[in-house]
Amino acid sequence: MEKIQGLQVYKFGGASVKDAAAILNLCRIVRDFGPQGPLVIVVSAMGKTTNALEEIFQLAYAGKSCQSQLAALRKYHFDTIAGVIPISFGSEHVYDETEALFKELESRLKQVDLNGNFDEQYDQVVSFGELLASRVLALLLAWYGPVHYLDCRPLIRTDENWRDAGVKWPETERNIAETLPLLLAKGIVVTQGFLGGTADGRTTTLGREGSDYTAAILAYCLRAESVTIWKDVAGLLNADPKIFPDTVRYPEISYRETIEMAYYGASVIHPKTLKPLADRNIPLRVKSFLDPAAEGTLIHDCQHPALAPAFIRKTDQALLSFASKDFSFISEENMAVIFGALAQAKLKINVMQNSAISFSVCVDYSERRVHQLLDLLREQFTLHYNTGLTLFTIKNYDAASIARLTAGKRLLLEQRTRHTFQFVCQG
Ligand SMILES: Nc1ncnc2c1ncn2[C@@H]1O[C@H](COP(=O)(O)OP(=O)(O)O)[C@@H](O)[C@H]1O
Ligand SMILES: N[C@@H](CC(=O)OP(=O)(O)O)C(=O)O
Repeated sequence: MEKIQGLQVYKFGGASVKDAAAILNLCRIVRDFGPQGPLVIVVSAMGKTTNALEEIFQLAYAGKSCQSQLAALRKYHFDTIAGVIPISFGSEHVYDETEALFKELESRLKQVDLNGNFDEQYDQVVSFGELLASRVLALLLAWYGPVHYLDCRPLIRTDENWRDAGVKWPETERNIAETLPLLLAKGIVVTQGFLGGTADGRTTTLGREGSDYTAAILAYCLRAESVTIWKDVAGLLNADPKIFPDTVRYPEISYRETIEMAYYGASVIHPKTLKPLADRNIPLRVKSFLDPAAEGTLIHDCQHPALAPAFIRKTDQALLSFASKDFSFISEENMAVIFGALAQAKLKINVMQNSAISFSVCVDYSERRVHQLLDLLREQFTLHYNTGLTLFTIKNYDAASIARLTAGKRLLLEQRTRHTFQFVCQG
């Protein structure tokens, strides 16, 4: 498709729409700091709505009542809207459309089939967070100028890998090229992050915190000039400031460094976000919605001097150790079986290590998935596992940073490459 001159993509996550003040601040950013030219806005669910919807869905799937949790979520949305725009002549439609979405959500929950596919039904329910936020934001932003609400699900075509859907790029690119330029010619386009759709119209989700990825998908397909993700931090820092007290901001950083940080668990950017942008050389800005005039971080194709060591923490890890039952060595054939089972149970390896007769992997813990894995491998292997662990990664480490982070911890697994030091420990 032909490049749309000056097109920018903004992504606002849950924190930027968590309450009325945050939404008003978002509107101010778009009005006062937004581009003069075409703009696509991708928005996530409000605050912690996705967590709330996960809980609601789990209750429904267990055949339990979720009425009180649903009522709380409904109240949270209506209270937030009322904080932005009290119900009055001219604003009823915001309330009516929110009500209609909650009715739809209720009817979805009634259809939950306890014997049906958990992951597929999860997507049909949990997606309502983004549907609600995007609808509300499009209606509120329309007070400032022309806005088009876009349901991205028919455009972002995915496979049926529920909860972690894979994008079908050629179809997606074609759909977006056919639809977006016409809408953008008329005003700002507001759409949902995190969501996609199958060829037969069922909703998929792209993986938790996947709205950043949506911004990258749209930017890639539209050959956008840049993407800005608006966060509650000053930019990409060398550690999560909620965990580490003395962080530094990277003013400029390469795609390669950032993709590695995201992969190891720096949750400020979804790991899938970087590749589409790097493929088309689209710069990514991380900016603070609390200080929109500040510089933030520019992520692009660049060379830079050595960076300050980056510290990344991933909690809720499990360390699984497999040993062959007959004391035979862990061979390539054994590993193929183990990898196959891990893939089938959808357990992603964060670190692995092998010795003569055992093989260990560190994965994000999911009780359901670990039990599925045990069932698959029980006959061939003895499997031990520890849960409640933490995986720490130091990128661009030095002796001082290792000493600082490992002090007082009992390390269960440790691994070092030229630039990266990782260890798993208790707690
Ligand atoms: N290296 C890092 N730099 C900046 N923030 C980080 C980093 N690692 C983790 N974070 C966390 O990411 C948060 C912002 O991302 P996220 O919570 O996904 O925002 P949103 O949901 O609003 O998009 C920050 O509040 C911070 O706690
Ligand atoms: N709402 C989804 C998708 C997302 O990306 O959210 P956020 O941008 O707030 O991290 C989630 O919480 O997983």
